[in-house]
Amino acid sequence: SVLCPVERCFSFYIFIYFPHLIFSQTITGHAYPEFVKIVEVGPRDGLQNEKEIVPTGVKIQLIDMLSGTGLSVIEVTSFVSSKWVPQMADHTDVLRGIQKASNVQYPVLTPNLQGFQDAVAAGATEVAVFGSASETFSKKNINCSVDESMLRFEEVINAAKKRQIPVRGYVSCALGCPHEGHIEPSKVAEVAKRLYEMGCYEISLGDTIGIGTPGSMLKMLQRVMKDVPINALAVHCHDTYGQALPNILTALQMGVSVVDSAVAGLGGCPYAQGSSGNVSTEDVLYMLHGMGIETGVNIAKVIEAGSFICSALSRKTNSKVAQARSTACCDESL
Ligand SMILES: CC(C)(COP(=O)([O-])OP(=O)([O-])OC[C@H]1O[C@@H](n2cnc3c(N)ncnc32)[C@H](O)[C@@H]1OP(=O)([O-])[O-])[C@@H](O)C(=O)NCCC(=O)NCCSC(=O)C[C@@](C)(O)CC(=O)[O-]
Repeated sequence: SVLCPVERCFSFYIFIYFPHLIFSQTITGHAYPEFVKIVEVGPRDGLQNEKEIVPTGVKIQLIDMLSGTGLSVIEVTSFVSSKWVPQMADHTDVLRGIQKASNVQYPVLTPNLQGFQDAVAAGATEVAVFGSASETFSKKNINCSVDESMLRFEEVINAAKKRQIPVRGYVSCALGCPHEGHIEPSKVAEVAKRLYEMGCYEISLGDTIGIGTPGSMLKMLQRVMKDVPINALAVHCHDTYGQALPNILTALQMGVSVVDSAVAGLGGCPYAQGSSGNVSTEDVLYMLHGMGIETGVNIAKVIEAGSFICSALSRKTNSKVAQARSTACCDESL
């Protein structure tokens, strides 16, 4: 674009005296998506690691409260082995017990055909398969190698196609593995591409242990984007190192417009020792809305749902926004 003399003079002044501002202008000059879809994973990822079994009624009430917030996707449970994850043993009762809103999708995790068949019998209309970019994590999480997992997922995806059930795909350890440490972005890209080509409509890249930084997120996404279209990618950040929001911001700058998060920052993976909860939905919403990005979600209602589950678990929320809002000094209109 052509600059007028005043703008030219101003740019020259900025360039000479404040070169860092030129840089930050470049960073903030990224085109952010106008709308971001939030995938709420609290009832599944958030609760799967709870030591005490959460009563089914509490899970149902949480999901029903979340259904009234404007969220369009709520991952509700997992059809996995109850020997492996006892907390998800009530999957059928949860899926059958919730009040399904017509404008909300309620995906469930299905690691294999058995899980898929059980999920369909319980009324699932969307499922997710979950793979890993780390061989060791794959074995510890789903008891098979990455290649074996792809064969299982192919069976699930083919069965889902016959019933026109959409399948989401996860790639765990996208920014690091609790057992193998650094994971090459090319390995993440390979697994993401295989899932996408098999028919997953969206691939969620999981920072399972919350170890990533904006630098590693950038490198990983740059590589994955060569193999999977950006509009089919989501990010799933845990907040162990307090990097989740900057990592999400980086992903938004790269064009990602789907973000997974958990109400009250609940969670942690049972097969990733020491990893903390997901980034909290409240904090993600606060950041997005503050940037003028639409989500369609009412933050106050999400805070209410967070406060409900935290009191049911006798726990303090992990959401900084919910913590701030609970003090009298914070203006709710902000
Ligand atoms: C995948 C399996 C089932 C393989 O477990 P396996 O033991 O290898 O399975 P198997 O095929 O050898 O069968 C052994 C027994 O399990 C049963 N079985 C077999 N499949 C099922 C099923 N679907 N549901 C219920 N039961 C099942 C099967 O019927 C049999 O029962 P038995 O004859 O001994 O009585 C097991 O490893 C498992 O359940 N793993 C759970 C993993 C899990 O839920 N992890 C947490 C979610 S992933 C995550 O949190 C990461 C994510 C997604 O959030 C993203 C991120 O942050 O990175």
